Amino acid sequence: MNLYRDATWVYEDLLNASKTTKRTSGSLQSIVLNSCKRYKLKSNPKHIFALVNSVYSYSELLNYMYTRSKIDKDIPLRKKKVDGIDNVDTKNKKVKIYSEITLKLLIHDLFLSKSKRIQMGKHPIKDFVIKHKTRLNSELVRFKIKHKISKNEDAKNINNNIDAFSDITPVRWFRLNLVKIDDIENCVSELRKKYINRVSHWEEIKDNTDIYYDEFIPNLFGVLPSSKLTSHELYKRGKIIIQDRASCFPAHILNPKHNDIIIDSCSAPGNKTTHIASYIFGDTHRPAVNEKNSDPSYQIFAFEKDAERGKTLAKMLRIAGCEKLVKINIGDFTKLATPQDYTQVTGFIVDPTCSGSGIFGRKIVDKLNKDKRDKEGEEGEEEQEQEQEQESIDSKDEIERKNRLIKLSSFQFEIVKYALSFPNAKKLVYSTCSIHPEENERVVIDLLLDKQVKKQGWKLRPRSEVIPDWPRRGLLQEFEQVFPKDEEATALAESCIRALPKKDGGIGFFAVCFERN
Ligand SMILES: C[S@@+](CC[C@H](N)C(=O)[O-])C[C@H]1O[C@@H](n2cnc3c(N)ncnc32)[C@H](O)[C@@H]1O
Repeated sequence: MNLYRDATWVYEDLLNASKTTKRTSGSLQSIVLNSCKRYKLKSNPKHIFALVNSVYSYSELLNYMYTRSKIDKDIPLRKKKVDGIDNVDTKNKKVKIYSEITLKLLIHDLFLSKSKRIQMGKHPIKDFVIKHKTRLNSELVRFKIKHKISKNEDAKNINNNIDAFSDITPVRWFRLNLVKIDDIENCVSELRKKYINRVSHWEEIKDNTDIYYDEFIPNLFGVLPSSKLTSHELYKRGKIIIQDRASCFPAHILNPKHNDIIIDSCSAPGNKTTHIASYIFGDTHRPAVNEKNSDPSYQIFAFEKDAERGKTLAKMLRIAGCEKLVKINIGDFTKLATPQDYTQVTGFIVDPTCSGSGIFGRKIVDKLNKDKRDKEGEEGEEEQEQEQEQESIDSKDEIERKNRLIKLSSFQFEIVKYALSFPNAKKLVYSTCSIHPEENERVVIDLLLDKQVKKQGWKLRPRSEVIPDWPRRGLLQEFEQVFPKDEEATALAESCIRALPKKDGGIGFFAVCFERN
């Protein structure tokens, strides 16, 4: 029963999110995780996610079965409690003992799950659903006739067209955490016990025993997302870290050495921070002073504005064995870190908040937001009809999207410009998981044209130094519009790196490196 009870809370959260006018952010997975944390749920979040996702994608069919079978009329009633006490005063204050959502979860499992079983022992709610099995089944058959479909799975794509499982990464990428590993060979042979079959391209990963050694990032591997990597001992001991390939580009491009001092300005949850640590402290370079924890002279300073996300950062650092190697600062980087206090800093990773348009698991959330906008659009349309001013919802969407991008890109410009003002910084990698040029090439162009940035001597590090073999580079047309010389525009576009979601094996991404002598 626990799984169904917990999934009910999470599903309610999802529906509530669709009712507010506020924009919902994050992926379905993050909404599920947040709900699990908020309600301190005991069930495995992965199981909850799978159930909620599937129920959501069958919602049209489940609504039909639930309503048409009229089973809600048979749900037993109980007196409503007032302040936790049974309300015995009036006959009318009665409530149904089972919630509609919980019943739909059970109906889903009985008819639409692989096992066709309700996952619980003896329980009155299970008996209730089974008692109505014939009636529910008739409605299932009717629905299929109505929609001219033969298989239950075909009902998934009716109306909402969303299946978050088709919205996941094609490859599970993970890297060796050199902070915790001294013997790389040994670690790889451990992995090979599970992943026995080495393939030569990530697109050839088809089986749970296949493994791909990445050709662009050292010590990065790809396996099938369903291969249960998280139950591997190396993962449990923080020796391997799951991180999308493109998200590994920034630390690799920065390539900090043993004596570098780095600021990660926007660091939670800490993937890039621990990757930086892998470069600085891997290779058995472990500063003795940090191990003793006495007045450590840090080489990595991580800033994070959001206190909650700061807790996740601290946890990730602990798991990766980096807690004594990284100084965490909670607060706004542009306020907390002054250039005169960090004169020793040689390099930066700036990976600020972005639209996230390159990441997966957002289809349901995007659909929720679209539904909200459509609803607002419909309400607004009535008024507009009266005024005879018909503005299309599409252009409204577009305006909202543009306004959001304008805000994000001006924040991104400001935070990078601020980091570029640190007196001894020589390299800075700017990255986003966005596919929009507004947050990528255009931010870079504005920085290159900025008087102060120019005066400080910043240029783009050329392609030959920035993962040269990676084929997908920046959008040339963006640079051509501003830099009339063909060669210059081409060189600038080539300095940038882009990754397309899914097509390039993971999330959509952008990275570029500023440098000066
Ligand atoms: C894209 S995420 C960073 C992901 C991280 N680099 C990683 O690889 O795990 C952006 C983070 O920047 C934080 N942030 C936004 N503005 C900030 C600021 N002014 N100072 C510090 N952190 C900021 C956000 O709260 C968010 O956690």
